Parts: sequence; C-alpha cells; structure tokens
Amino acid sequence: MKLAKSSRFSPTSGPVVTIVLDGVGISPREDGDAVKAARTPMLDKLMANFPMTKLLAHGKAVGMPSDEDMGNSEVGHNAIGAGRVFAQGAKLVAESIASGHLWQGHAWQEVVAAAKQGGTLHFLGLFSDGNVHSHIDHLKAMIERAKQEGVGKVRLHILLDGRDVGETSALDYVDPFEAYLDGLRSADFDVAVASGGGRMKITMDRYEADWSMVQRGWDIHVKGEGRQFASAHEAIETYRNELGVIDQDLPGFVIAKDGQPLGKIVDGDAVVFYNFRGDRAIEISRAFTEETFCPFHRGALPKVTYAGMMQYDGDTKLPPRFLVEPPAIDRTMGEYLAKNGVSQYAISETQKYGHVTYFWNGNRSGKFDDALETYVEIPSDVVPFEQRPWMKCAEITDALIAAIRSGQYKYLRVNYANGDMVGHTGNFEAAVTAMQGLDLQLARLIPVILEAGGVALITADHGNADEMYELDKKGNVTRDAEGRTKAKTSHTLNPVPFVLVSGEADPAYKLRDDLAAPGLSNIAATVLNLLGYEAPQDYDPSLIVPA
Ligand SMILES: O=C(O)[C@H](O)COP(=O)(O)O
Ligand SMILES: [Mn+2]
Ligand SMILES: [Mn+2]
Repeated sequence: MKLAKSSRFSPTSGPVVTIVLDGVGISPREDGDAVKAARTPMLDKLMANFPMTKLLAHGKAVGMPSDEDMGNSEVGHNAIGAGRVFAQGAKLVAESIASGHLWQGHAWQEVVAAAKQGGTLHFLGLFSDGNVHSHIDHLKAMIERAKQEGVGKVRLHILLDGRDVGETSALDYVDPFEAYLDGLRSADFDVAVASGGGRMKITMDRYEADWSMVQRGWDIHVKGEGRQFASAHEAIETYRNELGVIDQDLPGFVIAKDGQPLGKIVDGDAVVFYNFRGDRAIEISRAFTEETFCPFHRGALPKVTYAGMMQYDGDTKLPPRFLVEPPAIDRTMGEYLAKNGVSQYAISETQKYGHVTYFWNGNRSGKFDDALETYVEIPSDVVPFEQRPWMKCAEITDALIAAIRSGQYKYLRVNYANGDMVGHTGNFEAAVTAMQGLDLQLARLIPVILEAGGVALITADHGNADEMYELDKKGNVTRDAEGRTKAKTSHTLNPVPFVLVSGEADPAYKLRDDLAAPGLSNIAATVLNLLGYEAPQDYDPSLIVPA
C-alpha cells in the first residue's frame, strides 16, 4: 500500500486538517435556514475569501439507492474516508431481497429454523422508511417470507422514528401497518406488534453515550417490563397527550392482553435486528450476543438465534450472524496514511466520535497503527441538545489546537456535531445558536492551523441545520392557515461546502472547475495530494490541480 510521491504537488509545510461540520449544508432558500440565520462572521469570511465549491452529499453520490435519499453520517463519512463510493446498506439490503439472495443465506435459514422449532421470530428495529438506519419495506419482505416458509409466530418491536422522517409521523406508519398485519394474520400465522418506543429513548444509543437507553429497551422488548397498552396506536396517542413530545422521544411501551405481554423474548426464540446501519445497532447487538456483559444488568440472557441485518463492526465481527454482507470498504485514506508513515489525529465528542474513526475507516473500530494514530473522544453531555446547543465544540477545539501546536501530527480530522445534533431537535433558535458557537471555534482554530503552515478543508457530511422547516413537494416551506411552519428534524438533500483555507499568498494548487458533479468521495484524493502523494488510481479524482 505504498503511495507514490507526487511530482505535481509538494507536501504542505504544516498539517492538513479536515473539519467536518456535521449537518451543515447549503440551502437554496433563506426561510428556515439556521446556517444563514446565524451570525457567523468567520465562516462567512472563509467562504468569501478562499477557494470554495459545493459537494454532493446525498443519493447516488454517496451510494444510496436513489437521489431522493438524503445523505447521512455513515455514508458521508464512508465516502470521505474511502475516497470512493460504495453501494451502501440501504441499497445492498434492497438488492439482496430483490434477488432472493437474503433468503438463501445461512443466517436467514438459521433464524427460520429456530422459529420453526417452536420459537417466536422477533423483528426489532427502526420503524420508518427513512432509509438511514432501516427501511420498513425490508421488514415487510421478511415478515412475508417468514410466513411463506412456515413460521408460525412473529412479534414486532418497533422503534418510532421522527428523526429521519417527519417529527410526528409515527401513526402514518403504524396505522397502515396494523391493517397490513390484519391481512397477513391467519390460523397458522400469528403476527403482532409486541413493544416499542421512541428511538432516542430506548435501544438505539450509539458510541456508548447513554447505555441506560439500551437497558430501557432491553426491559421493554425482552422482559416485557414497562407501561402496558392494548396497541401501539394507543401508546403513541396517550404519550403524545400526556407529554407533548415528538416521536423520537416517546417512552417505551409494552403491548399486552389481560396484563400479559404479547411478545417477551425467551429461550428458543429468534431475533432479527433489522437496521442495516451499525452505530446505533452495536450496543443492543452486544447485549444479545455477549456471554459476559457489564454495561447494565441484563438478567438471565435468553438463548436466542440472533441475527443483525448486517455485520456492524468488521473488527469485532459483531454480530457473528448477519443477513447481508456489509459494503466491502477497503483501502481507506486512513489506512494508506498509516501504511505510509503519516501521523494522524482524529477527534470528536461522543455523539460523533465513531464517525471520524469507525465510519471514516470503513466501519472498522480499531486503528491501523497504534504508534501513528491518536483518537480523542470528548464526552458528550447527556441532555436534550436544544438546551446545550454549543455541545462540546469548545472543548474539542481546545484539544485540537493543542494537538496542532504539538507538531506531532501531519493529518488531523475533526467532526463538530452541532449543526446535526441540534438540527435533529427541530428547534430553530437552538440551531442558530449551535452555528454561532461553532463559528467562534472556527475563529480560534483556523489561525492556529495557518500559523503552523497548515491547510484546512472545511466541509460537511450532509445537510440538516440548513433546513429546519418542512418543505412541500415543490420545495417551498409549508405553512398552515396561521402562517406557522412545521419543524423538520431530518437531514436535507442539499450539497455541502468545501472551503480550502491556506495561509500561502500564492498556493501551487487551485480548485478544479472541470468536475461535473463533485461529491464527498473527492475529498480523500485531495487530502493525499496536499500531503504530497498521488492518490490511488481508483480513488475518485482530487478537487485540486497544480495552479
Ligand atoms: O442516527 C441519527 O442520529 C440520525 O438517524 C442520522 O444522523 P447522522 O447520520 O448525522 O448520525
Ligand atoms: Mn452527520
Ligand atoms: Mn444526523
């Protein structure tokens, strides 16, 4: 994996620093754009005075099935880190179902075999068509196939979304789904929703930010312990009336009849966790598969046949049984740099820590070279982020500045979570504050990079804070009769900025203007060029050429 020294580009004298402003896209509108509404003098100055372009960060440009699919952190960081576009989970699963490949695999057959020996088949996962972590069509295909193969009993554990889809859209999925189940149910096919809850309250924690979420999910899904309702519809309506919260924050619920939970998970059952994306699937998968397990008190571990939709971690092989092969993301920029002796530093706060390490490195949790790489995680607050929109951006900057000044690292990367995590709350004012907090940090960071003779690449993995209001099909902000907007919590389809900041009066390179539709996957080759290397042949082209 030796990289050729470039004859066209000489290495920058200082470090190259990639700054990912998570969830900061460029919207064509002003209305509802927290990025534009924020006072960000530093970002404005950088965008006005340095070479800048827009990069595609959604749809096919990041390996999603269609250009109607928004981008997300996984596919965005995969593309940035790997310098190429790989068909992603959403696409691979859809293809595996369409071709029938999924049903032929060992994992599916073992799951079905367990269920046919008297166990219940449980499907657990994010219940929407957001296509970021899961898709409801995959769930339906598996339920229908299970019925066809003679499985007698299926239970569903549904995590309500409101984060990758409309913030109060849960019933738009639940009601038609109940009707769909009514149509499938028969004397020898017993299928029902057994439990559920909002995805930010139970089960789908990531990067060990808050294990108590997973514990609450475990108690609800596995033990059937929690507040009981007759149906998911009733649970959603009751909690909405009582708490006034949006879907992602609805508490867990257990569906019961005569006080008995409909679908506890017990010895002999099979469990399919049907999310394809790994970050929020790893903790619950560990709880189901690790013999010795410390993060919370699980009680007796039921002996189940557990399968993930994909293998979520290529290093730890978690989970061991999975339905679809994950994208084979190889030879990432991080691996090339490690193998060519380039020292690297990666930093974020907990909520995005895995994005700049695990996703960046092609869904691998380890380092390529312990001696050459430093990964730093600043612990995130465990609070609703609209209450602390600055999150840990100042602490991240403190550490990053120290790392740059140490002179130890030639390539550094950082993810600032603010635009995204606060964008997901749907709170416009908080998102504006998030952007302003971020701008203060850029104003501290950029001069330090330039003092060190370095270059900063400012970009993002996808949009979010750039569209805080729901849009209609024509792309206009939706307003009700009183002129009120509806909060939008999900990512956007907008492109993201790419700003190339250097202190040189006359850099020996310039941005290319001949690439038809540059995207996130063009960043890796650019970084390698700035470090004085030619990128591997099959990497997507660099964004720079000699001046
Ligand atoms: O997991 C989440 O928080 C959202 O579904 C997607 O956000 P991310 O892709 O920016 O992490
Ligand atoms: Mn993101
Ligand atoms: Mn996000």
